[in-house]
Amino acid sequence: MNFERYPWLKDLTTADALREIAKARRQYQSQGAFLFPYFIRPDVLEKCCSEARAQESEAFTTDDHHTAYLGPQNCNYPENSVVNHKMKTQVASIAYDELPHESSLASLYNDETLLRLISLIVQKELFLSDDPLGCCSINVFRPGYHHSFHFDESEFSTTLMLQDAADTDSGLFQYTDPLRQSASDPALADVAAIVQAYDHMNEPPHGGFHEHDAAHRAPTLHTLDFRPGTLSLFSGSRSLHRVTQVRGSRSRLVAVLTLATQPGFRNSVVVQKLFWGRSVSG
Ligand SMILES: O=C(O)CCC(=O)C(=O)O
Ligand SMILES: [Fe+2]
Repeated sequence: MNFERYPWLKDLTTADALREIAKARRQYQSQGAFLFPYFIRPDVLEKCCSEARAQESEAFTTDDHHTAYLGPQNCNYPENSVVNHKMKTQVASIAYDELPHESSLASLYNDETLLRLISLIVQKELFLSDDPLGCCSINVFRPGYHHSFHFDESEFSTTLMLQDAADTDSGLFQYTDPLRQSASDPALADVAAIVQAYDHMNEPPHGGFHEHDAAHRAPTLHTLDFRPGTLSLFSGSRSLHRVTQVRGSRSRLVAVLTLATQPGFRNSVVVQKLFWGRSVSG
């Protein structure tokens, strides 16, 4: 961690630390995201990047179609509903067990301060994931890859940008303000308006979305100022988001640090196979 930039991280009980944490919490609540630029020192960032680059060609690729809700087709909604609209995603992922033995990224993930910091911001007791593949993995967006609009299943995610796309107008992480408070609220009009307005990678249903209402303005789409070394805390279950198609000569590499609200969390066999092409019980 970068104690030069964030000296208060050395002791999270000081008044300084509590003030910074309260500020982060307010922003995370209202905007769905909070960023720590230069969260790790440049030398550690370089080590994490070299580890990722050494493994990126091995990373298993998911090449799939999913809805914004990542669920199966739902026959309670018409075929042209945004609930049933499938969009293409291509992303590869380096599993935790593919990181080197003394991995700098794994050390960051296992650092108690990180766990306590995020717990304090989201105001929940959190635990490291026990998943042997997904606890701390690296998303690899090779040139041409993109991740279409979706809500995450997990309440929030903690990610660290390691290497951005060579074309810095590509591989962008884009998101809306929080659109819903719980997974039972589909925010249909907003989701249909966003997909209609911004998704040019997938064909909309013939005749438009069932929920399309010309009078309903699409919520604003923000672009996260997500640079190498920046740690992001993001409320992926509330904010609709995507990663735009990567262009240029190098892959976009983003570490995903999974923090769970229950001890002993593991991904399902289905999710392990989807993202890493195999299942490991640990
Ligand atoms: O690579 C990223 O920045 C995050 C991608 C994403 O939305 C996800 O993995 O669910
Ligand atoms: Fe996501």
